[in-house]
Amino acid sequence: MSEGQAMNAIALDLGGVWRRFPQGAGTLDVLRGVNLTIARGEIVALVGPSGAGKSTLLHIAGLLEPPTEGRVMIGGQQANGLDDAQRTLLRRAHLGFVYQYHHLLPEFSAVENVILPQMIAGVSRGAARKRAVSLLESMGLAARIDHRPGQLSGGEQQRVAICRALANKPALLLADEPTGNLDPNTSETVFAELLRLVRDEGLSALIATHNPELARRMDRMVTLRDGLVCEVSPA
Ligand SMILES: Nc1ncnc2c1ncn2[C@@H]1O[C@H](COP(=O)(O)OP(=O)(O)OP(=O)(O)O)[C@@H](O)[C@H]1O
Repeated sequence: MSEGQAMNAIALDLGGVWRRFPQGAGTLDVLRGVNLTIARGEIVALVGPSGAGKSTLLHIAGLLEPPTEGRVMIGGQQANGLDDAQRTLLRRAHLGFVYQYHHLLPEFSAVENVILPQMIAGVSRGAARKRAVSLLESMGLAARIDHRPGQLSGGEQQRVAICRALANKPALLLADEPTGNLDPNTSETVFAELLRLVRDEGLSALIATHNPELARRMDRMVTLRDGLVCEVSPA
């Protein structure tokens, strides 16, 4: 295996990541030297008490904000020091996001919401539609592809958001409480479908959750406490 291929076997590499916010007259160190590596194909749960820094870590891994200090590598590529345009390209090429709230475009249908990011990435409309329909069908939404988000249930909306996040086959899916907005039964079902799809597609994921049952279904559980990864246990 060449060095390039070996590096690409790593979806995410965070080294000595600090995140410091101003607080009153002083500062708040939310992350204090986090080290975390996620291999391609690995699904990792990010857990920890409220305020531990899970969302902050996901923002840094997602190149949405820079660390105060430390290394961020995505798919073997260095993210530190890139300008906005380069960061956007790296994000589009390698990352997918699912949030607690779906953030779908309300005036577009389900299938159009999944087609759009592919067309932005340069995929032809025909190929993008084919993949979008296939993803939506695999999430049980065959009869809903032409519905707008407002005509879908909360669970269906979140399924569409998951299909959209995976449309460009990101090396790494970042998800912040992806089913936290749903009732417990729907959350359970949608979460199982999310994991199945990520595994079927051979992708990696870092998923923040407060639900220990859901966390245990992943390959590895990373606990954040006091700004550090304090536990990496087999799930
Ligand atoms: N932009 C900011 N400015 C100042 N403080 C911030 C900022 N963003 C986050 N924080 C602080 O960082 C800490 C960690 O927040 P974060 O949202 O990352 O925690 P979390 O583990 O995701 O919490 P939860 O489980 O409740 O979502 C909190 O104390 C929060 O107030």
